[in-house]
Amino acid sequence: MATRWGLCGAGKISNDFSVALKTLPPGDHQIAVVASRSLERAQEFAKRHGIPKAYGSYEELASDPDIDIVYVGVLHTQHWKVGLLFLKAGKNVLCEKPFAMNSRQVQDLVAAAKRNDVFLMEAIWSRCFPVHAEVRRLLAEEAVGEVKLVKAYFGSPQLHIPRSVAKELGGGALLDIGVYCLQFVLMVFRGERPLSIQASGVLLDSGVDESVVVALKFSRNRIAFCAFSISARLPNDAVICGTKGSIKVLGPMHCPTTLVVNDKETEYPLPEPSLPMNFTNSTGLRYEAEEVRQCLLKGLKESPLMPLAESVLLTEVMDEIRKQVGVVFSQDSQ
Ligand SMILES: NC(=O)C1=CN([C@@H]2O[C@H](COP(=O)(O)OP(=O)(O)OC[C@H]3O[C@@H](n4cnc5c(N)ncnc54)[C@H](OP(=O)(O)O)[C@@H]3O)[C@@H](O)[C@H]2O)C=CC1
Ligand SMILES: O=C1OC[C@@H](O)[C@@H](O)[C@@H]1O
Repeated sequence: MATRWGLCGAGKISNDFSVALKTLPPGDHQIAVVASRSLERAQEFAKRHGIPKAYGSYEELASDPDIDIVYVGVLHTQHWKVGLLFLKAGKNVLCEKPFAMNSRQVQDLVAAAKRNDVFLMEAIWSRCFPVHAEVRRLLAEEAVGEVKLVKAYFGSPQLHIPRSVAKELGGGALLDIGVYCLQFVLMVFRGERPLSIQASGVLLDSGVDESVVVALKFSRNRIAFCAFSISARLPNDAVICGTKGSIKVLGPMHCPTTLVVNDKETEYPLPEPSLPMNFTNSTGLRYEAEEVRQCLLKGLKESPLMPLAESVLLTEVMDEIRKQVGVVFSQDSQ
């Protein structure tokens, strides 16, 4: 029986998610419906992607009894509101990153999922990639000795994109792309809360972060360094440095296809898309979709690859970074 998806939002990432699902067996995944604030946009999206149903409201999607899970592909600023709508309606939810605007909103989502006994996952798609699975395997067997330092960079010039620079649209480097660097560090250090966080950043006139650097300390003298920017182009790679060698995830580290272990390079190619896509390596969204399917088939309420407790920690780390660099959203006082 195929997992039946409902898409919330008919925008860019929903397009890519739909195309990525077409690279999976149709007997495993079907997109049953797309919902948009605009019925016309939903209908155009449905026609383009061969989706049988289109709704002009999220509420109709929340009431649809024939879907197994909702994919939330709207702006960060909407994740909390629409996430609660679907969770309270008893729907399983895969919500795009960042989960929400701050840790209080994330905790509300997690509480609603538990209260309604439904599956919830933050769509940190990176963790479902074969490269990240191999990194976790190598770390488990201490392939590079004791890990002492982790570095993760992500620079993506996107000052031309409204949602990247406007505070009311949840703009800034941290929530959009810094989240990938920080999740990687937490993955390497197995979800351990950092002992200290030191951040420094520069802000746009809109009050959101343009570029940020962060140093994090962990137990046993382990440290991590992250740099992310929505103006500068960075190598976008991540390096794990141990006492016996190194593991390098080549850029784009958030959707990687190349891993270098002690100078030995291995490729993990992605399938080609059947329609144009908006973002890099987006057919890799298939991996998180399959992870969700497997979780649902097992009756799990969260994914072991991105546990809800780790999504809360990730957002708490981002809250602290925002506090240090001086970015405040309206959602922080609601
Ligand atoms: N995993 C990944 O690789 C990626 C993840 N993302 C994440 O996906 C989310 C959406 O990003 P993206 O697809 O680029 O965004 P879009 O600009 O394409 O907008 C997505 C949807 O959000 C809703 N929306 C857009 N603008 C507004 C607004 N001003 N007020 C209210 N709703 C609005 C619309 O939904 P509707 O159709 O209902 O009107 C729109 O279709 C973000 O949270 C981003 O972090 C984005 C890119 C890549
Ligand atoms: O998650 C994402 O991938 C990298 C960038 O395109 C960013 O804007 C997007 O949200």
